[in-house]
Amino acid sequence: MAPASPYVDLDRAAWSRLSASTPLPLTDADVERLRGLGDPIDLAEVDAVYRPLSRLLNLYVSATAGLHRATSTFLHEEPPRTPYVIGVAGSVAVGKSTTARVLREMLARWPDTPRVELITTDGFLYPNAELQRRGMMDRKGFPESYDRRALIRFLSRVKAGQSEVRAPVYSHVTYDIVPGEEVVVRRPDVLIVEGLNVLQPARPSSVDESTVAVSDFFDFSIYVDARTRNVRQWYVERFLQLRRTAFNRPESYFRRYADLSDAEATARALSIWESINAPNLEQNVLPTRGRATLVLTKGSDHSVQRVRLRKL
Ligand SMILES: Nc1ncnc2c1ncn2[C@@H]1O[C@H](COP(=O)(O)OP(=O)(O)OP(=O)(O)O)[C@@H](O)[C@H]1O
Ligand SMILES: CC(C)(CO)[C@@H](O)C(=O)NCCC(=O)O
Repeated sequence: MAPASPYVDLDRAAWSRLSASTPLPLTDADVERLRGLGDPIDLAEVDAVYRPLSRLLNLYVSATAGLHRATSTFLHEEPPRTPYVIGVAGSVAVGKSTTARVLREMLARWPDTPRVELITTDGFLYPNAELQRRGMMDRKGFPESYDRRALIRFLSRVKAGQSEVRAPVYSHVTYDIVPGEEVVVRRPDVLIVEGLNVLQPARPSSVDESTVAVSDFFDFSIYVDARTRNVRQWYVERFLQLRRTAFNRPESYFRRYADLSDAEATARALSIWESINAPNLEQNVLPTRGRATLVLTKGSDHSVQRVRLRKL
């Protein structure tokens, strides 16, 4: 007999049927506000894909709280007030930030988790000056371009239930850490951590404290997946759109690309994709997919076509 698979693999229709009695708390206007540039997500997609996911996560949050209560009863201690932490991983331009924002909004509508915070690991990228010093300006997004120690410290404080934990902030417009700016996480019910490399295992031979991995702090993790050629196309299309908007801002790092023709901009985007984001996807991001609790697989139109849940 074949060994039982640890995964259940569902197509869109089967997945979507699992949420029959769960209310859909968002409106068209909410979805429009949460949608990332180039992501066509609409209320029907939220209904079919995110409503079941929100229900599943709500069940998991309750079950985890029950487990914590059991441990506390056994130890004769007060149950800890620790956030439920969800990681969202996947390629640059796959739509992780939209997924994370929609989930944040949906989870916050459940009575037991009104306070949901979202952070992205972009804030833990080394500032450009430091990346330049290390000769890593063309490695942005690779595991070594992040201050992993600071990210682990941040997550361990959040998990320890500290009342205020601070993280640095990254700007996609200046393409750098924003000096002096920070986000403050104040003991939420749920923390969503979005980033390319959040499912990376710990480095085996590291001499610092990080034999701990970021994902050790996750109660649940989601990998947003799509064919590489589709993601490349989304990256290029977004680049072309940004050329007309964000790149025109005087403080934009990409200001010099604002006046490129379509053909020049496409060539530039493809070259950044092929030299940085594609190798990072192949070498570092894709290999972590199997570690996720849930994989959302998108088709060429961005809609989720398959869902794989780890059940064992
Ligand atoms: N060069 C840029 N200038 C201004 N805004 C940008 C730039 N690159 C990305 N953005 C904006 O920042 C948001 C997040 O970008 P980021 O690169 O973190 O997303 P991503 O990693 O591509 O993942 P995803 O598309 O999966 O959220 C995007 O939705 C986009 O609108
Ligand atoms: C900041 C990251 C690494 C991740 O969000 C990404 O958006 C990025 O800037 N990658 C480097 C190459 C590029 O500019 O697309």
